[in-house]
Amino acid sequence: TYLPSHSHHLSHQCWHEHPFSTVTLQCLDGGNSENVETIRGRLITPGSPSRPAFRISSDTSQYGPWTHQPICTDVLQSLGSPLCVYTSASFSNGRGISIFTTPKIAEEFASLPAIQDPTILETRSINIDSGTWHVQEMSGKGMGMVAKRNLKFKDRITGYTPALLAHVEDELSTLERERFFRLAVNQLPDAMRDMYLRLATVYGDPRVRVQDIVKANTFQLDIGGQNHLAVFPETSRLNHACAPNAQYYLEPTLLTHIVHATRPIQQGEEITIAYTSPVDFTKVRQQNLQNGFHFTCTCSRCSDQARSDATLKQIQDLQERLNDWSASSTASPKTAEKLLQIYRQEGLEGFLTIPYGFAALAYNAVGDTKKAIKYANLAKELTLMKDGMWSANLGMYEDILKDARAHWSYNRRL
Ligand SMILES: C[S@@+](CC[C@H](N)C(=O)[O-])C[C@H]1O[C@@H](n2cnc3c(N)ncnc32)[C@H](O)[C@@H]1O
Repeated sequence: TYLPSHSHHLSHQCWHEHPFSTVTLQCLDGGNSENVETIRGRLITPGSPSRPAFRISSDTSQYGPWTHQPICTDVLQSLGSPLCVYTSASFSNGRGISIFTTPKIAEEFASLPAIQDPTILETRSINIDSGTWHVQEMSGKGMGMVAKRNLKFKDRITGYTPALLAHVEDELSTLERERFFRLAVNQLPDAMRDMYLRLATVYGDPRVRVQDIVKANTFQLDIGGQNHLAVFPETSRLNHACAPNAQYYLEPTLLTHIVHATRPIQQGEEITIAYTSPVDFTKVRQQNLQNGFHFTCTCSRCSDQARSDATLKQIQDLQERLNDWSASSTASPKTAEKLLQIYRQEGLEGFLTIPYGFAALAYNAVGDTKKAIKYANLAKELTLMKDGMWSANLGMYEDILKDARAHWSYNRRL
């Protein structure tokens, strides 16, 4: 069976809430990590025996690629390991990066091409302004990203590394986590730290500001087989739409978030991505956006729920038919063409990977290898913009492209 891949969704995760009323937290807004913090009634000063000191060493040679001494939590039971803050202030020409993860995964990070070879990001034009967008206030949505010039399908809009990466866990209290996240952000170079701290929040509570920013802006990245929350400050200005004109993917070895235009975008038009799967029913999309980001979607697909859901039902039915490989299957290339047409009508050009895949199979199944190859190419091209080169579905498109007649689907529906 041909299953759509759902990797790299924006996270809807919430951190565990703890009551704040009994707690005082002296915020570190000035960015001075030597400040005294009161956490859960326990006074922690630099040099406190219960925790390592918040100290920035002048000798950077002993921390490998990290420019600061790693500061760690106690061993977390669920991980069997502490989590530590690793910062490289010199990463990507002084852009900087902070990672809150286990020492073992930190070693994996340290061995990634993005960290090992400072030229690799430059060669790929990562962390370089493409000159195609700017940020401006959008009515009812806060800030948003707007096209500075006309963009074509496939144009790359952004390619950026994160300011902050954090291993997912639910063992630390919100305030303990905040303490480490804050250290991570405060250790970033000034420009990066300031850009991070200007990002949107969900709750607006200054005591958990750094996590609040994570909540409003996080993507998930799998490193070392573990989920990491990642905040990409530039890309964070992309608002959500259920019929977005751009698509993103995450490239783990380069620690990069890459956005492409999935249809022509006019100068002055807002650039949007989908925070939740646009082929979910309206109620599910609204719930995900509420839970994850605390806003109500008012785009045309959300406003006209009856129409949007009826179309989604049609999409489901067509996909079910196309997935039926039994002798009594009614699926044909026409079924696949209908599916493509509906996706385009709905403004789901950035999600055509699955319909293209179905079209490749449906044409191959009636022996039309030319069309099968055309659609396998389209599916491959879009998958690279949507899921990156690690997508499990690429193999199937490659197989059809290599030898359509040798593929299991060839002449299956004759
Ligand atoms: C990743 S940020 C996007 C940029 C943000 N608007 C800003 O000012 O930085 C996510 C937040 O933007 C807002 N947002 C994004 N898409 C929206 C939409 N379609 N309608 C209303 N608010 C939206 C929500 O407040 C959400 O929590």
